[in-house]
Amino acid sequence: MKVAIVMGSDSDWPTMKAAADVLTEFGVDFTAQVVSAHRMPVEMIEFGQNAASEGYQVIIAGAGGAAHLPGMLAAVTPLPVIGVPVPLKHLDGMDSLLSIVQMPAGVPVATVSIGGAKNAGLLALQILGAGTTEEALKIREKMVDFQQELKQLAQEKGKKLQAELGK
Ligand SMILES: Nc1c(C(=O)O)ncn1[C@@H]1O[C@H](COP(=O)(O)O)[C@@H](O)[C@H]1O
Repeated sequence: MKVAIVMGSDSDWPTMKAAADVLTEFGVDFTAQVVSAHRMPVEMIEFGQNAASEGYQVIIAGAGGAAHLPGMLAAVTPLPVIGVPVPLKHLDGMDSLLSIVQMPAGVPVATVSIGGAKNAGLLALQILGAGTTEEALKIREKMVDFQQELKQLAQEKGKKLQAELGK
């Protein structure tokens, strides 16, 4: 099982790293590379067209500003594409969010929040975990553990607040 993490520039990596981290935590194989629709369009199309036969199952694509990368990849691959709007200095990532989320019917991109690369990684894991293979089952079990830990963290936060309030 393999996830492709692609981004328009290496300057996106500090944001995109959170997707890589959660995939590592779950023990899922991934590659991370720069693929730009604007700056290397031919190579980008090639990457998208070959992704499935290369053995990838999900693509996570992050880009900032006029973020065409996720949508253009979705146009040339049958794989699910998860888009991550990367915030830049101007416009706070709203530009990127709107570029990625407003896809025409027929070409879906599963868009996460601005800078939401961790959720992109988790969504990729949930897609992989929805299968019926042993590998998928393992991911699903780990996801259940992850969600259990999340619940405990939320409960601790509640207790902390009550303690602060003296209740
Ligand atoms: N949005 C895109 C695309 C694309 O969509 O193809 N290629 C690069 N970029 C974005 O340009 C921003 C600035 O890039 P530089 O830091 O290299 O100047 C990055 O956030 C990148 O994702």
